[in-house]
Amino acid sequence: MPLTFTAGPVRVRVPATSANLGPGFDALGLALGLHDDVTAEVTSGGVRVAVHGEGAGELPEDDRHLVARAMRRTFDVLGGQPAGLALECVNRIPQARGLGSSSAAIVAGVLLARALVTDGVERLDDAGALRLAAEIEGHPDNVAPCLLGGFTIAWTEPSGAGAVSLPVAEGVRPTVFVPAERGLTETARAALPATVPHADAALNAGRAALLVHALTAAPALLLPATVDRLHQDYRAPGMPQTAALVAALRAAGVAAVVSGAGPTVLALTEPPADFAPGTEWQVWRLAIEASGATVARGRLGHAERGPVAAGRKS
Ligand SMILES: Nc1ncnc2c1ncn2[C@@H]1O[C@H](COP(=O)(O)OP(=O)(O)OP(=O)(O)O)[C@@H](O)[C@H]1O
Ligand SMILES: N[C@@H](CCO)C(=O)O
Repeated sequence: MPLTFTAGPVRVRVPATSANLGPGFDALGLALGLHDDVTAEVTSGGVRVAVHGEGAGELPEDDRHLVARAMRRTFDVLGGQPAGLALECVNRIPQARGLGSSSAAIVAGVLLARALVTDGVERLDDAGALRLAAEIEGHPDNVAPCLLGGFTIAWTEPSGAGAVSLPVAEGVRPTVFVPAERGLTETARAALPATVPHADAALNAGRAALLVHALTAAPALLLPATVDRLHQDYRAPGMPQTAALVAALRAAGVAAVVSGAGPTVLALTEPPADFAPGTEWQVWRLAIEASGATVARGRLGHAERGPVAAGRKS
């Protein structure tokens, strides 16, 4: 069946995410109350992208833009390309900081393309959208919470990625410490060794299992549950200030980890009121985004464009 495209714009709201959460490398993730909004419309030719907020003036404004590339890939899977596309991005998620900005852009692209095709959901169901987004990103741990919301466990089979979302216990209180400098996931992955000691793998398996219990039912166990030996120490020389802040928070009893591939730090429990991280960090208390990405028809309203709509608490 040839594709037909819906008339008028569609929009998607995608959350920031924090992957790994300490021991859950490439598997565990959490959706956070800080969002990008992207609107897309089919046009008669070309690709135009308007970027507001994070990445404005830096990101490409044509078919090299990550959302546009994810859309083109998704249209191929759906069975055909529209003549042209116009995109408008209202970005609030800091980019290349370990808060899942690339996954948010990819998930936005997959969901927008699907929403622009009249019978898109019949051609690509939610499980297929997760598999496609994870394939484009290369690993599923940010894509899963971005799509599903909450705390997610993701895995990869030969047939592609799968994920489940679990409700988070009261008492889990995310705070992110965002530095000015950036760090690309690609660079942080290159710092990892090809093999790790068996004892370290065993430790991580136990702590990752404990973390599932701690996040869903027993926040008092978050400090021991967030110990990691698979990635954070190997990456520390490339982000010494991040490693120092994680160590200082943990010494103060706070369940702190490197967020994703860094350099942002995520605390899952509240730092003491007198904890002073230093002026180089932007400190935001964020809600947990329970619902994941949402799609709607029409353009973004004026009131939904501001930073307040992002859900940032402080
Ligand atoms: N909203 C966006 N629109 C277009 N491109 C983006 C967007 N967000 C990120 N990117 C692209 O992805 C790159 C960052 O991806 P990267 O995976 O390194 O970091 P991250 O996703 O922010 O962090 P992490 O994967 O550790 O959580 C940016 O440099 C940019 O090229
Ligand atoms: N699991 C990934 C998350 C960042 O994309 C990593 O740490 O490399």
